[in-house]
Amino acid sequence: MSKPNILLIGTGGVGTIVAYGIHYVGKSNLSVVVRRDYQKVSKDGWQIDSCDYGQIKGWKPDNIYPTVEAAAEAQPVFDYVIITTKNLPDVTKVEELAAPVITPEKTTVILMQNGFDIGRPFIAKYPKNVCISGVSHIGSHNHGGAIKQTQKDKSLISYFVNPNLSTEYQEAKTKEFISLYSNENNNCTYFADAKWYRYRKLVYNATLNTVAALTGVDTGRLDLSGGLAALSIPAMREVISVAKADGVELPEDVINSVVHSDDGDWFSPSMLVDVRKGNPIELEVILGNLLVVAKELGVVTPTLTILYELLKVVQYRLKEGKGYFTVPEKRPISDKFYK
Ligand SMILES: NC(=O)C1=CN([C@@H]2O[C@H](COP(=O)(O)OP(=O)(O)OC[C@H]3O[C@@H](n4cnc5c(N)ncnc54)[C@H](OP(=O)(O)O)[C@@H]3O)[C@@H](O)[C@H]2O)C=CC1
Ligand SMILES: CC(C)(CO)C(=O)C(=O)O
Repeated sequence: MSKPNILLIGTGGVGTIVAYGIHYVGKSNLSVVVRRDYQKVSKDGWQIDSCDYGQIKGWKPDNIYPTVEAAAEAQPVFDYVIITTKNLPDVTKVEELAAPVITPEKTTVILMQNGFDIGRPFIAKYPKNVCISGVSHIGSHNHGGAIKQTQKDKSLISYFVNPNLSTEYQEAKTKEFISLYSNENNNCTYFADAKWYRYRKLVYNATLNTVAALTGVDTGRLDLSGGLAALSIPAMREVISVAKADGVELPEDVINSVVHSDDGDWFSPSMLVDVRKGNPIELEVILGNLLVVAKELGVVTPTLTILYELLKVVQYRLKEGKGYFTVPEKRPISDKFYK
């Protein structure tokens, strides 16, 4: 039987380690799309310093493409497309980005990204394709083409329920993907309920990432300063309430286990890292989508709402800094009446 064709888009901290794990298993033809580092890695490969795989020098997958369009031109069909970019629908919609390499009714898409309800736009655009959810607990960052992985690659793989496809088919595709990626150095397991697990992850991401990004401190300093108790824990209770109204019961000790997950570490969550780098943050998928569901279900979320509105202003600053838009040199006069 021929090997399946896999394309991975976005070789950052997470994507490069996922790609290397798939290469290590060796059961597929692996291609990747690399943006900024294309010239460098197509010549020299990747330098990887990994707590799972050790020191790897000059690693290359089967094919490296500079764009999604170039991958589509080179290969007619991909069996799997893994997306490991940041999920930033207010900058680039990932379902549009991947469109050239998705064959309807054929390609299975894997969203190995943070965020909530991120399968919804994919299933709307590709109603007959399986969409897999990958929730990663890795700690891995890209420093100018050199990858440093400090926390082990642990991922929970499920499927976003697509009502147009049978449960058996979606489950089989998800397990097939796991068999192409899971190996003795990583910890990649099947988890039946994507929605449950994504709510569970939000208890951390919507409350610690957000407050750390706003205040500029890591989760240890957030605790010592009192910000954890005053802001993040009330926000966690709101996430749990939305989940409950949505039919998802999180464990009683979820707040305690989330808070203690960084014990002993001055840990900077990904949203804080992005703010420090001047990159846009995954605000819409981590908080915006949750607030849409909270509103639909009539759950009040005062802390999360304030965090969201403040972070929208931060996002504005970050996007302007990246040149996504410019403001007029002279501030326009508004005739709006405020009271
Ligand atoms: N890093 C971590 O430890 C963890 C991350 N996550 C989640 O995993 C996901 C990936 O995060 P992470 O690896 O840190 O992100 P990074 O910012 O390190 O990497 C994202 C990569 O995607 C590339 N990319 C973005 N847009 C495109 C495009 N249009 N075409 C090709 N490549 C593109 C970027 O390229 P370029 O270099 O050109 O910008 C970059 O290499 C996120 O959802 C994050 O929240 C979850 C748990 C932990
Ligand atoms: C919870 C954590 C730290 C998992 O790796 C994460 O998702 C993040 O930093 O955004």
